Amino acid sequence: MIRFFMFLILEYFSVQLSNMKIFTAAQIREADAFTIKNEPISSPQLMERAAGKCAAWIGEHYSQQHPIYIFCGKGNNGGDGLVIARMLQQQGYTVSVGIVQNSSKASPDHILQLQALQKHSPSSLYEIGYITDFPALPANAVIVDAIIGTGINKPIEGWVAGIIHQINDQHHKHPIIAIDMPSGLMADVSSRHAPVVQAHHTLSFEFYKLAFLLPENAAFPGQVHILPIGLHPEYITHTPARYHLSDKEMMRTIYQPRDPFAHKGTYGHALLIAGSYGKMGAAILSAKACLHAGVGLLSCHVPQSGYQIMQISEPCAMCITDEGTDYNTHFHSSIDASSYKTIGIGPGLGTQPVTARSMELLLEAFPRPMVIDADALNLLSVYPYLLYKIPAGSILTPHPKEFERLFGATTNDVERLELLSKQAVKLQIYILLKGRYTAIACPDGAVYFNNTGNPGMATGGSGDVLTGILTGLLAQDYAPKAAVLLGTWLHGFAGDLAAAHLSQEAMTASDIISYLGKAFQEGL
Ligand SMILES: NC(=O)C1=CN([C@@H]2O[C@H](COP(=O)(O)OP(=O)(O)OC[C@H]3O[C@@H](n4cnc5c(N)ncnc54)[C@H](OP(=O)(O)O)[C@@H]3O)[C@@H](O)[C@H]2O)[C@@H](O)CC1
Ligand SMILES: Nc1ncnc2c1ncn2[C@@H]1O[C@H](COP(=O)(O)OP(=O)(O)O)[C@@H](O)[C@H]1O
Ligand SMILES: [K+]
Repeated sequence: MIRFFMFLILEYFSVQLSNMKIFTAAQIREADAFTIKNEPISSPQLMERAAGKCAAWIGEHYSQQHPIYIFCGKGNNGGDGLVIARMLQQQGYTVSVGIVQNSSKASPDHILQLQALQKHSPSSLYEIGYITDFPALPANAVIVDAIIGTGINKPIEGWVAGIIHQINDQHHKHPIIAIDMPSGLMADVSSRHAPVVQAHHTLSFEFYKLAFLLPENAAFPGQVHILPIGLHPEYITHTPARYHLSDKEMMRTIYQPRDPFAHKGTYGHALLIAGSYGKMGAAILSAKACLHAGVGLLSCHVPQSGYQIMQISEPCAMCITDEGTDYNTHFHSSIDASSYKTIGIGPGLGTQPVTARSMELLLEAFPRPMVIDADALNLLSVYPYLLYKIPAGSILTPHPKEFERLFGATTNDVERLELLSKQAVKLQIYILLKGRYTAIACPDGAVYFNNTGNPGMATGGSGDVLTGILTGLLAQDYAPKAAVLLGTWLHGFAGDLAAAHLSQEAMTASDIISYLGKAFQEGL
């Protein structure tokens, strides 16, 4: 009984703590101000609370044997650094605090905290006004970067950039812990080519920042630890966000357990159009993934040379052969819109012009959301007018190269996200841009980042598995948004389980399918 109540309490807090919205720097400032006004709490108290979380984290990870070198800017990020310094000194750490003169005026909270530290331990403080002021660090020093946080207003330049480079020169010698943001990183705009601290850990307050999720920023935040600081829940609940991070709690609300009275018709009949000579593996991976995602019935449309391969590899799938020997060229003729709940098309398909023609006829004949991947996407880039024939609510799953072929090049990742979202709205479809944090753009303009998966999945066939899972979920009557969020999450989670048991190196795309069952059991 006690365990049950403990479980309920933990569930309650995990739901409370799970915060999917990714706010902009401006919204974070509003959340800060709203909390100060409505909790109510004073600004210095909120800073004590936030910095206290960081000091506790540092205390848990580094002993008093480590001298702590904190670099503070003149704003509130620097104010946090000053509070952390005071708290760690009180716990017996040797702390050295360099005040980086990055602005002519200090924020009121910075001034307050500087006075408190001057009273407490003036000898630990020194000013940094030029590159040569950077201190020599003892062997086991830990660096804390509190120069600039979400208040950055332009890329860092001049000698302050020199300080950032000096911190980065220590990357292989000392742990670097960034407070809230690695200094120099801008939360919502591209920081490409700007000097940014390359942290090992970022202790960020309350929310993920968009910048942490962009591939172009991979070198900067290190491991991100989100520290809840009690920003007002009313602001968080009622303020709309464009970007979101998907999480387990969200998946649990999406997942539909199977009906005890179900029969195979209940969970839909999917058609998979995939495979060509030499690429039947892609079709088989998709077919297996679709079946393991719970589809009721699966038919695979394959070229003649793929018939035996498919039948022998996957007895649970039915098989339709194309007129083409090595390529699918006439799959539109096997489309009877009433027979299939959904269609998955693309893995290993090939890009023959005759395949494109069949795809055009298919798009004209089939009215419901489908999954479009791989070579089917490449066909869309060669014949872009086909984009306008895609049924509303369909799911496109490009990797970055396929995305560029489809919609053009961009100069940075923020621009690419804008383009992703714009195209999803324009075409009224879901576009899933694959990567470490796969970005899922919805027809209403919202973008969800997926947080599961690992570099073990950077191996041929992983994307084919995703296509199969998404097709399987659509067939089971999950709405497209539910299917795309749940399918992407399950795919990554199964990949994480595979990596945990087999290693990232040894796992293959087939292993993602093998762990899909465990992902349903342990994840949902
Ligand atoms: N959110 C929350 O709830 C809470 C937030 N808290 C903390 O507050 C932080 C935000 O503080 P903030 O708004 O004072 O801004 P911050 O990051 O210190 O930067 C401003 C300073 O940097 C300077 N500066 C800017 N750009 C520059 C450049 N390119 N190159 C050089 N300098 C540049 C700018 O100078 P200026 O340009 O104005 O002369 C100014 O001095 C946040 O990240 C978190 O740590 C917690 O304490 C409590 C709860
Ligand atoms: N480093 C990574 N972290 C998380 N997921 C990854 C990583 N690398 C690859 N993946 C996932 O693996 C899949 C690879 O898809 P794709 O590039 O289409 O592979 P393929 O064409 O070989 O099937 C995507 O879903 C992607 O999100
Ligand atoms: K910082």
